[in-house]
Amino acid sequence: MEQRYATAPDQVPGMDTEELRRRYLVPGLFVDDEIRTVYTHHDRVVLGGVSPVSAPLTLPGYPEIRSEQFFDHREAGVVNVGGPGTITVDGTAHRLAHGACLYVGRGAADVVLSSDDAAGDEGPARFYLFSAPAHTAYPTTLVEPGQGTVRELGDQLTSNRRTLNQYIHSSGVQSCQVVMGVTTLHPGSMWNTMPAHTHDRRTECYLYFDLPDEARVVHLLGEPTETRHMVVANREAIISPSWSVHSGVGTSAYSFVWAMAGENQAFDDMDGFDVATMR
Ligand SMILES: O=C(O)C(=O)C[C@H](O)C(=O)CO
Ligand SMILES: [Zn+2]
Repeated sequence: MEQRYATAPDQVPGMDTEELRRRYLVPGLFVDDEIRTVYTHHDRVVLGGVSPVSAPLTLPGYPEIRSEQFFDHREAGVVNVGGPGTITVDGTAHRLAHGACLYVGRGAADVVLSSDDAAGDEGPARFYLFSAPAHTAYPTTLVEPGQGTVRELGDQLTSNRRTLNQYIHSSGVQSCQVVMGVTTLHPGSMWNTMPAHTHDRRTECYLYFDLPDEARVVHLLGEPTETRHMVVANREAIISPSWSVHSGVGTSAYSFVWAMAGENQAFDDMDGFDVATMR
């Protein structure tokens, strides 16, 4: 498990491109037949990529989280950003189509992830995991793609028309900390999360997906008055500390998994600001 220590906003202006990427970009999460994990000390979130191709993969415990099983004191939201797959939690199989989300509650002991047809047209499953510490056990629950609470945001005229699906949230699938969903840009719209915001109560991570191989998202980060950017490819994740803007513009339409953990689960508890004040 890779460790990423927490950073303060006043470190950002002194970072060059390489350091920004090393601290906040998470590339290479999806490698055939591997489980890759990154621990950020921002709100103690673990990001993971699970890519079962030739055989199912079992999520192990890790010394970095000092537990025998991964879910001994944690919960997670998992979104499948690949071909159809199945997550079997303590003997119960949950089938995840592309874009579906499974909440796995604290106490799950045996978690096995597999592709339904790795050689098929849709390819192997690619499971993206966002985990946070949990104080109690909520039921493991599946949400089908496009379900949950749906919000239509933005406008074609400002290139930010998008559909936001809230899957794990205070009025949907229950959790201790994790708030998670998927946002999909409409064709011709390129801007996500603009007007932008921060939320000093929660760390948020984005995983961009369904972005063509040759396309990129220019993702903004840093404090609103001192932003930087990173150029991000398909299936790369970004860690946004509570003080950081998280917004981006693509060279093509795309989707992204957004997920948060921290002080509260209030999705609309955002610190907004006028675009004109950004630097
Ligand atoms: O398109 C959007 O806007 C989003 O998806 C915003 C994220 O959900 C977010 O940043 C929530 O805090
Ligand atoms: Zn946000």
